[in-house]
Amino acid sequence: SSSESDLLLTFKSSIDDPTSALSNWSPNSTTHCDWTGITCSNATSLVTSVDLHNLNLSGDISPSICRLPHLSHLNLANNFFNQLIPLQLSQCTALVTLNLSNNLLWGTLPDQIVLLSDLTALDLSRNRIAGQIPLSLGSLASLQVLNLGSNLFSGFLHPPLFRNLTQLVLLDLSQNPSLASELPQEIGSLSKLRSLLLQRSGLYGPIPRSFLGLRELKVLDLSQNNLSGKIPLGFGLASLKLATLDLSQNMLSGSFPTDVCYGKSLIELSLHDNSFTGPIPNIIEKCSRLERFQVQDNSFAGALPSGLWSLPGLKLFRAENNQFSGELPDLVGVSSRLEQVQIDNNSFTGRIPRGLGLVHTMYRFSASLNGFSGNLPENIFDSPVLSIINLSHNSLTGSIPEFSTCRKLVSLSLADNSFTGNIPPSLGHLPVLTYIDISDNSLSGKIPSELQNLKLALFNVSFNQLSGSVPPPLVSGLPASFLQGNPGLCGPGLPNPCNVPPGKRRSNTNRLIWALIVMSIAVGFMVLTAGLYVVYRLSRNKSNPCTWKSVFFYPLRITEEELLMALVEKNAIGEGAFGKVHVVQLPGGEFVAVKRLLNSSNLSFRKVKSEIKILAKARHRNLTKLLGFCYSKGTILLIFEYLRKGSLGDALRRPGFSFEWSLRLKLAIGSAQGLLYLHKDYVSQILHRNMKSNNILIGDDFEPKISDFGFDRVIGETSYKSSVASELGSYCYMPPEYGCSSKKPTEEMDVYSFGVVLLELITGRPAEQPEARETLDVVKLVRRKVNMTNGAPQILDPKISGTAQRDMLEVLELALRCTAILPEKRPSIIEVVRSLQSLEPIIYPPMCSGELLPSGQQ
Ligand SMILES: Nc1ncnc2c1ncn2[C@@H]1O[C@H](COP(=O)(O)OP(=O)(O)OP(=O)(O)O)[C@@H](O)[C@H]1O
Repeated sequence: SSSESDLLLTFKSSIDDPTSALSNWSPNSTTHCDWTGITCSNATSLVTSVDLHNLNLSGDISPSICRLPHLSHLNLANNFFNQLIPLQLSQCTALVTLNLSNNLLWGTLPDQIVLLSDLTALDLSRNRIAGQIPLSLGSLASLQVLNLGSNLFSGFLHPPLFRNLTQLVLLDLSQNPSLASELPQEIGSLSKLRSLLLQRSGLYGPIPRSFLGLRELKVLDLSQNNLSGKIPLGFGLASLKLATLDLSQNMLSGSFPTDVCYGKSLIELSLHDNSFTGPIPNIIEKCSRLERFQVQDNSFAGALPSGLWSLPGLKLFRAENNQFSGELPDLVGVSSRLEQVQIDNNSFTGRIPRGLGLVHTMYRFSASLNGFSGNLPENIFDSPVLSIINLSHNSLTGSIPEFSTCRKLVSLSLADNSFTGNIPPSLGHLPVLTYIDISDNSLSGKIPSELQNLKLALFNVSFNQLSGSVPPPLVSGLPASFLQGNPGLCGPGLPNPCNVPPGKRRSNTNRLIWALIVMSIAVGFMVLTAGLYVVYRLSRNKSNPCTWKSVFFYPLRITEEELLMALVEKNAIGEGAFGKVHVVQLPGGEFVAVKRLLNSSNLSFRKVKSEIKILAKARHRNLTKLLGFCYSKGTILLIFEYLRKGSLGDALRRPGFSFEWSLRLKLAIGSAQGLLYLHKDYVSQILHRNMKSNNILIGDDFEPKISDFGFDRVIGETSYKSSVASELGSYCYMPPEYGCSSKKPTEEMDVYSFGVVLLELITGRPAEQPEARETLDVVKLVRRKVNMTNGAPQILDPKISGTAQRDMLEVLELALRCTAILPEKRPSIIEVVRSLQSLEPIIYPPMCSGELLPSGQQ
């Protein structure tokens, strides 16, 4: 026993203990079994456990601890040990649990870990451990808990790793984004698993069918990976105990997993940010314990089952950015615990549900960009915790009800509807109300003076029929554009100053005369300044913000004025047939790309808005997100997400373009998938009509995003055609039939243009080819060469190694079919996607090398 205390003191001597947490570890004390964190066996008085978690310790973990012969539990979690994984701990052969989580450990996981053969729990999570996960770990057959989450592990998950780990109850490899692996089938044989956490861990490929063997599973998190394919049929039937299923932020497709509710255990279902399609089946009503339902950002469609709304435990309901339709049921008499409902950007119709205000837990209701109509229910704002309500961009009518109980309301957005009547004065009594957007309605009467009590960050009442004087605090702090479009409004700084009361007028005659003199001088001065200003504005080709209307599909928190101010030369990043592109920084710090379209056909705001809504609703990982737009007669500003890597066209034109083949293939597959979505998967088919490498932007991880699709809808056919005609380079992408005036735009035309992009990727050269003295586009150049004996290989980009040649020739073959002169000879976009996908490399695990074998076998 005395030697055990010596061993502990040696262990302590290499540790920094700034808070003296180990002060009672002292040579003078009678028994070390009372020391902080030490547990001894009652029978033998020998140390069985050292638990020093969360004590701010740093320094070295000394191997002396392993000389405690009965040490079975070592917990040093939540400290600041900053060293290589201590190899010597493998000498602690009696260890049953080892927890070194949440330190600053680094290096690779040594194979010697295999010596800890009695381990049932190993937690190394939240460190900086890198390299492959060693196969030797798979020999620890008693492991029940294996947590390697939040590290820097990389490489492939080798199937043998999991073969012997049949006792595992928890497996956590999450948050290791540098892993790059398919999901090993073998995980499906770990039949005792209750928690499988593999989120954000570089996984790709399908969810194996073997997962049907995970019958004890309660938590499955595969979110934030690149998983594709469908959820295996019968998965819900097999995992009846499943309480959390998170498959969000992948590339999964297929229909809603109808069987997830069979076990009735599901509490959280997250399928958002995938490509699921079809309806949500009525069977969802059987998920009686469901609390969180998130299916946003997919392509689900159809009506939502009405029983979903009355699930007794449901708190979070997110279904925005889908294609749902139909009406919502009334919530009168429904005992609901709903807290947050977001169903924006769908095609719901009918009335806003009666009884919504009776759901007293509701703090956010957001249903913008739908087709809701009719009056608002009188009690809509009655939830005492209501904080955010967004019903903008619908077709709602009637007056805005009074606000009585919702004293927590922070944001109210009712913009772009057909509300009439007055602005309710009760709005001014809501103490934390900060954002009010009731623009684009038909509201009349005065702006209630009560509103000046509020500390507003946004107050937009533009384009209504309001009249009377604007309370001064509302004029002074906010952009004038938020009041525009209300000819009856008056006040300081507005086009109409308010009338001075008659009594005052008489008593102020003298002052008036003086004022007139001063004013004449001032007016003269102003006219001069205004003249100069107009000349200045015209010279800078800027537009008066007062003539602008805007619709933002995302909260950009920027005014048209600020946006217009930012459209200066130094922010310009490119110019195309339709106008210039500028990069603009939002007040929140993010960047957006703003494209100015010259709308020479002067389409009305309503028409433009409905067309742009269709473009904005097209959501796919391979489409550039349209965030909003501003409109004035003659010009439209489209606001897109900003992709800092620029376009494929930019890359192709850079000298020494040298993307490797796998990257080019990835760009081709992604762009084809984007096009496929526009042609076939999106409810209202969109023809791109301007497919070219300049309109393929490069996102993170080189995921391509198609841009500039469907502009013909926004600016009208005539403007569109004349813009395209002005861009010489675009001709290389146009199919031969484009010139025929009788030909309507077709899918085949887009396929031709895409074929040209494929040729650019294969040859590594931009479509427009200056060769000899004539200008030859890439299609003609390739055709000439291909017709020569042995000509095809000559046109492949020589910068790409010979091993990819076979695949490149296959893509060449496909590109030639896409660019066939006769449209009917071209493949469909589905066929194009399939052919390209068939060339995607399958990543085989590297051969097991010596370093991966347990140390004894090297
Ligand atoms: N969303 C964006 N993010 C980052 N850069 C962009 C974005 N949109 C455009 N750009 C940049 O601006 C350049 C010009 O784009 P633009 O679309 O105006 O021209 P284009 O594609 O050559 O012609 P067209 O007007 O016929 O589509 C692009 O090549 C790209 O570098």
